[in-house]
Amino acid sequence: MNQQKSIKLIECPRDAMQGIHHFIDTDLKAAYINLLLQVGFDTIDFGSFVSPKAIPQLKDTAEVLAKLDLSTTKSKLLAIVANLRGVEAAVQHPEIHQLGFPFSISETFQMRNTNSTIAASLDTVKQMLELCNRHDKTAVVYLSMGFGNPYGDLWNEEIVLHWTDVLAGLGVKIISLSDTIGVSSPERIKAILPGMIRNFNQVEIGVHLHSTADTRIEKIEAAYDSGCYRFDSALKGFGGCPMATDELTGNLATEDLIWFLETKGETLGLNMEKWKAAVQLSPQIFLS
Ligand SMILES: CC(C)(COP(=O)([O-])OP(=O)([O-])OC[C@H]1O[C@@H](n2cnc3c(N)ncnc32)[C@H](O)[C@@H]1OP(=O)([O-])[O-])[C@@H](O)C(=O)NCCC(=O)NCCSC(=O)C[C@@](C)(O)CC(=O)[O-]
Repeated sequence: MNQQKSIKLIECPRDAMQGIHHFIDTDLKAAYINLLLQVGFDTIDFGSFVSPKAIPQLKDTAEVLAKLDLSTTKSKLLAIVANLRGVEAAVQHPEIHQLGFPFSISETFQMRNTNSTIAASLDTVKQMLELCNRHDKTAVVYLSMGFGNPYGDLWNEEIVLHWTDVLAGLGVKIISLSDTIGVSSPERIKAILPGMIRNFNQVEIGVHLHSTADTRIEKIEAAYDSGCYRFDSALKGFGGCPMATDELTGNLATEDLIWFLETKGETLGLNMEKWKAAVQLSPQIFLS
């Protein structure tokens, strides 16, 4: 165990489900998330308030929310938003603790994902921060395409640090460095993350890594060794962003993360019976 702070696991059924073509029944979504809420994750990234034309799968996020049993969970709820309208919708729900905004450092991806420029998105982040403050919510900003992009937009470490600095300056308290399409490597993670964590110690810096299965563990290890304690993942590594490329690259698999962190002596305090129940239910959602 080498972390000074306790590990935060963010389970992402939203990311896992958003690219699935067949519509998952609202009750089934809620049943799955209700099991995840009993496992003991720090946060459940459960849905999004975005255009149903862009992400049809999650058009029922408000209905799913109404079916969640929050009476005994210790997990916080996080919802993704991509424009001011989404922010205004999400802040109306007292059950939601955190709003997450995908802020891409690739201009092309920001346009594809949110139909707005990086400059306009920065204004949205400012408005989100204001509304979050007013409604007692926390804003999470994802640095999407944080390890490079497939469109030929300029990427380098200075760009990552520049935007981290800008967002920290605005008062963003949680930034998740995101590998939207799985182009990071342990070397690149180790080159960027320690400096970010060291230089922005007033910000909680997490990772939201997409990856093929063969390189997940080495990326988890690189992030952990860099001092990261906030990890996004999804059961069995399901998921990916359909706005980025035609082919989805899955999330880090939560079971890999649990295995790795336990070998490092981290105490996760998870209810593995509830986790197994979620694993058992998952084929009905992801494989039917
Ligand atoms: C942002 C927009 C809406 C802009 O899209 P736009 O086309 O500019 O929006 P618009 O204002 O012109 O509206 C278009 C239509 O969407 C509706 N609309 C508009 N806004 C909303 C809203 N909030 N809620 C519900 N409906 C909405 C609006 O009513 C209209 O419907 P119509 O009149 O044509 O029937 C669009 O681009 C969008 O929804 N994008 C989806 C973004 C998204 O969810 N991406 C996936 C999640 S982010 C992610 O996966 C990355 C992450 C977080 O995991 C980290 C990483 O890996 O990088």
